[in-house]
Amino acid sequence: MPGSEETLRIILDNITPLGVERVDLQSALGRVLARDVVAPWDLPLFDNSARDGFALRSADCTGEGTTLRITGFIPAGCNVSEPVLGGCAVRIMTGAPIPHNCDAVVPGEDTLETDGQVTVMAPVRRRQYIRFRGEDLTGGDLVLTEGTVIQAQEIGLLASFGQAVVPVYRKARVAVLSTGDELIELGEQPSNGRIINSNAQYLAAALREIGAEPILLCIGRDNRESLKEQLQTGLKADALITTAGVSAGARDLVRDVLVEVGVRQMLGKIEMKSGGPKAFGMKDGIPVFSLPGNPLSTMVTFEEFVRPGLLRLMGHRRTVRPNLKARLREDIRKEPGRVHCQSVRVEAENGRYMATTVGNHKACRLSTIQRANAIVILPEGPSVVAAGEEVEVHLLRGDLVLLEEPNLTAGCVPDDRVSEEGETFERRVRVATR
Ligand SMILES: Nc1nc2c(c(=O)[nH]1)N[C@H]1C(S)=C(S)[C@@H](COP(=O)(O)OP(=O)(O)OC[C@H]3O[C@@H](n4cnc5c(N)ncnc54)[C@H](O)[C@@H]3O)O[C@H]1N2
Ligand code: MOO
Repeated sequence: MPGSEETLRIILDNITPLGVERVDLQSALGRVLARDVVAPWDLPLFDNSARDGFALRSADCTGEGTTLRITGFIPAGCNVSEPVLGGCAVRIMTGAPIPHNCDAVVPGEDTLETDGQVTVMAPVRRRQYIRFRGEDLTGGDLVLTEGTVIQAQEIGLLASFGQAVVPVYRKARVAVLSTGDELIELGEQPSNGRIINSNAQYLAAALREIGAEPILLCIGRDNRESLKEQLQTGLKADALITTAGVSAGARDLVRDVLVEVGVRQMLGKIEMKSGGPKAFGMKDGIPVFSLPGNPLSTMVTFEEFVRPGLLRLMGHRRTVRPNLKARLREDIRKEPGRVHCQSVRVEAENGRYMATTVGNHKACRLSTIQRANAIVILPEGPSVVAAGEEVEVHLLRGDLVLLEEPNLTAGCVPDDRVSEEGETFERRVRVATR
């Protein structure tokens, strides 16, 4: 029976990136660069001024207090060809090209100006306040390597080289199949026995968060015909996620129908609570993840197993969430012999990370994970992991840094939800979760 790490390895080993497409620069945000980018020209492309001031020849400034005649003005965007004569200077703006025979710029604040003349009040060094051609990057330099995730900084860099179209790995179109006779769609009225298909909405949002394109299929009902029809539709996408219908119930048919439609299963049962993929298979290069139906288990399983797999499908190299060691603030009870994944709140305290439980972790409870910023991995063996023990946590959200900011407690307001059973986490934590 594979452990959770081995399960993730099997998933990642079976998935290879989708093909490459060329998109306009802004659409490349968040995508993975599919080719190396080489500088087509020098950056900067010409010597230019780093200050608003005067361009001159340093040899003309024999001592402090040298006075030069102002013979011109070079604003940014202007093209200069005239040399500057001996004993002269030209007014120049930041970013403007330097006349070819000047070798220094003096900032305006280091000069005195009277009657068309400028007196230099500070010592002048050769090359001062000039940004030289190619000092940032030289034409032919490797600018970005294949596999880089394109963020705003990369967009700026690519734009400065005129790259209006960028080769990136394809976005994954991911079909989501929720199964169960009890499910109704968002917008319908829940009644006794019928519940809203919230998993599909969660998955659609979680897929968008990682830059994938969700395709929500019709709800699969608990009979072979309905499941077969929806699975076949789902297999036209780049990846398929199913939820529910995979445990021991008389109507848990998903596993059987997956085999019927030709999905080759790559995993056995995984002993993990909550969640863990109930099945993972491949058909013609399309990964198929079968998730448990309980909403919290769906979320934990997506985070721990599906998200890394889909990131790899879209060309990402770093697919796993940041992984930290934290100390438990209180004892956590668990079932011996199974790895447990639970949502927790991690805070930095005196240079250490502390993990606090955020409520009951029953797999059907959605309120718990919403307060968490991490998933704790509790080891297989013991029935209790004691307060103070070091555990592995996987960060879910980027707000850990916010928790370290001073005066975090200043904006605290009481919150009645905190009095729920078993909750010991501190009030101030909630400020950052809003
Ligand atoms: N005899 C056994 N029963 C169960 C076992 C077991 O080992 N033996 N495992 C339990 C655990 S743990 C889980 S998790 C579930 C997994 O079952 P399924 O994945 O087949 O899911 P269902 O039973 O159909 O549903 C579970 C639960 O989740 C609700 N659900 C389902 N789909 C959605 C959805 N799209 N949106 C919101 N909520 C959903 C469903 O109504 C059920 O309450 O099995 C346990 N039982
Ligand atoms: O394994 Mo279930 O997936 O605990 O919630």
